[in-house]
Amino acid sequence: MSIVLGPHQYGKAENRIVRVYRDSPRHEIHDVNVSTALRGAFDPAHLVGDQGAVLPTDTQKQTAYSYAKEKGLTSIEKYGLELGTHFVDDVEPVSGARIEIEEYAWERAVVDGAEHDFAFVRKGQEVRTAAITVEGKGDEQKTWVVGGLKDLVILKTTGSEFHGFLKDEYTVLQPTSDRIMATSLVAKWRFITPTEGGATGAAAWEGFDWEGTYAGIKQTMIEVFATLHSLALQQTLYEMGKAVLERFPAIGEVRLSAPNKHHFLYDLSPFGVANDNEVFNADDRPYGLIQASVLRSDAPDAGPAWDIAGGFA
Ligand SMILES: O=c1[nH]c(=O)c2[nH]c(=O)[nH]c2[nH]1
Repeated sequence: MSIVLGPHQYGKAENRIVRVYRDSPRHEIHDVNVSTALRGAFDPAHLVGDQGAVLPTDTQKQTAYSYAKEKGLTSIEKYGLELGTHFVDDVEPVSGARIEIEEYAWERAVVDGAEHDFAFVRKGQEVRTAAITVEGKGDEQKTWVVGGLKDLVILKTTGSEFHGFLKDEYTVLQPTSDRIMATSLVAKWRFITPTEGGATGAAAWEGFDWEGTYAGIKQTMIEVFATLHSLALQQTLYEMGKAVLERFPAIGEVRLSAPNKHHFLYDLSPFGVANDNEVFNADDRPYGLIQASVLRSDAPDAGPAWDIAGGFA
């Protein structure tokens, strides 16, 4: 038996970068949280404390901020591709990079009925996410892009049933043909990396409509949630993922994670008051947790696309 160093990576986590575009009086803002992780020939740093190959995490931070100006920071997927490919292409000991990004949306303040040029209100809605993985240099380079969102809280007051389930001696749940369905959705979608033209890295995605795709996928999932008469949250998730794949050829797989935010009918009978699906107790825990992946049968191999933070906590 001997003790060996296993997989390792290092980087600067949670760089809070706010990029303001002020080229016109109507400013734009992008508010992000960027984590970098580099993989490569860093064994000596761990084994003997030799930093010769180690690009400091501080340098990674400086690069992340500088790229917000040099390359621009509009679509987080594009920015992540540029940052990730830079580390792998331009820093000799780096053979792979993982860039994880969250974006917090702001909307314009409304003053006298008009959108303000430079005052914003933080949107209480979902957080947009991206995870970019880069492996290998030059012609051998491969990139994987996962877009997504989290904390999208959605609820419908009817159009949801749950019955016909398996029962055993511990089953007390009553079937229902009309219930509230609510969740705080986490969705991630894996893009199919374009291969035409032989371009690799960020160049392979040149001109891709990241913004339109994000808005379209979010809208598609909301529409399915609203319009599908649901027999279970499992069915709703599958149909959401299926609709995204049908409408967006650039997506190969969708992964959905949905806490079932239970709304229990409150018992008003002690007061002699009927409760016809009008008063509920919004329970916060425990919650059912329904998770599903929906993919094209011919989707390219996922490689390390889903390996959030390389499997480290
Ligand atoms: O949509 C649901 N799926 C379940 O698997 C489940 N289990 C449960 O108790 N309630 C629900 N609802």
